[in-house]
Amino acid sequence: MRIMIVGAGSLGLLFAAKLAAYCERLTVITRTREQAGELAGQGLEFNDADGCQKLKQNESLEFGYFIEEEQKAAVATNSKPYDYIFLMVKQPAITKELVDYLDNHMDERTYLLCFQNGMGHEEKLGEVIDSHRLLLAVTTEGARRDGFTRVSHTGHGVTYIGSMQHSEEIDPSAHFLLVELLGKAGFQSEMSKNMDVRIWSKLIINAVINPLTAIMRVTNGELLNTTSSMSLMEALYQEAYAVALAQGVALPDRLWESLLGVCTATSQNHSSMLQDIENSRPTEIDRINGSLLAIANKLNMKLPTHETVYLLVKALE
Ligand SMILES: NC(=O)C1=CN([C@@H]2O[C@H](COP(=O)(O)OP(=O)(O)OC[C@H]3O[C@@H](n4cnc5c(N)ncnc54)[C@H](OP(=O)(O)O)[C@@H]3O)[C@@H](O)[C@H]2O)C=CC1
Ligand SMILES: CC(C)(CO)C(=O)C(=O)O
Repeated sequence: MRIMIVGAGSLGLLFAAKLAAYCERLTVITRTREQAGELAGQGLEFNDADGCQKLKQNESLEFGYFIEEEQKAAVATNSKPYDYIFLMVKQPAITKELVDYLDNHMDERTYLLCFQNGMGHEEKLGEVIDSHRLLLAVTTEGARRDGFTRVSHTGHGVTYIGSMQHSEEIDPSAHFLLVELLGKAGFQSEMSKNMDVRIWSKLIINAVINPLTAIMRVTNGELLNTTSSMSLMEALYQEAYAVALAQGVALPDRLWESLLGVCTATSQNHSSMLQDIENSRPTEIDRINGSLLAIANKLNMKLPTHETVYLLVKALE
């Protein structure tokens, strides 16, 4: 299979490191020449519970870049199109220029798989990309990038893949090979016909874990250590759950237990929002807690705890 990964951050490098051995061609696209150069020169270092591994650029693994400001891109030319492009950037990075770049690398058999926390990605992408070629993914895998070329797998999770608006049109068998490939690489993955439920479930999990870890500067696991942080988690959870119910979303029965399970499975992880704060980058708070607040506002619902954490993260940004 031929895959392009756009975004060489925590998740992008994790998937690149684990998929490389199983792809006919894997291209990783960074945002800077420097990172692509270091990856090509030094290789990609991957750490997990089994130890450390280094992947060198070779005929099936290559590193390129797309510099939006200069409209400059470099990737080895190759006549065969990609089967999948994995979009692994944060939501604010999905600009018109990036979407055009993605579109230019797709033909009629390429699917774009957008990994997301929060909401609103498919609207931005759908303006250019044909909705039948657009797949969404949510994952509870945990990853942390250290420097340009090193990534650690900080927690195992599940990855769900499907489409938002056209779920009934998605033929899961069409993506059997992708699910099989992800499985071989060590990612538990499933096609889902209920992506709205998956996206809402993940949204709620992120709307609880991410702002609290970013504000308190703790790992996901440390949230479980005190009754005060557990009370905050519960308050955020209850408020978000009420919004989903009011929207008519049939959330899974044991979502609270799943949320606690994510904290345990990724206990050493710095959430993506904490990583953003630590690196002085804009966070995805607008797409996560901000999305919930916007929906609640339309429904005349008040979410005082979400409002507070939203403002605190904005202040930290
Ligand atoms: N980290 C985690 O454990 C998890 C993350 N997620 C979600 O996955 C997505 C990716 O998250 P994560 O990997 O943590 O984010 P990171 O910020 O670590 O990585 C995003 C990467 O995208 C790069 N990028 C930004 N713009 C462009 C562009 N125009 N072209 C190419 N690359 C670009 C950034 O480059 P640069 O570094 O140069 O700024 C960065 O390396 C997010 O939606 C996140 O919410 C979901 C589950 C877990
Ligand atoms: C699953 C979790 C909470 C892992 O840290 C995540 O999605 C994130 O960090 O954004």
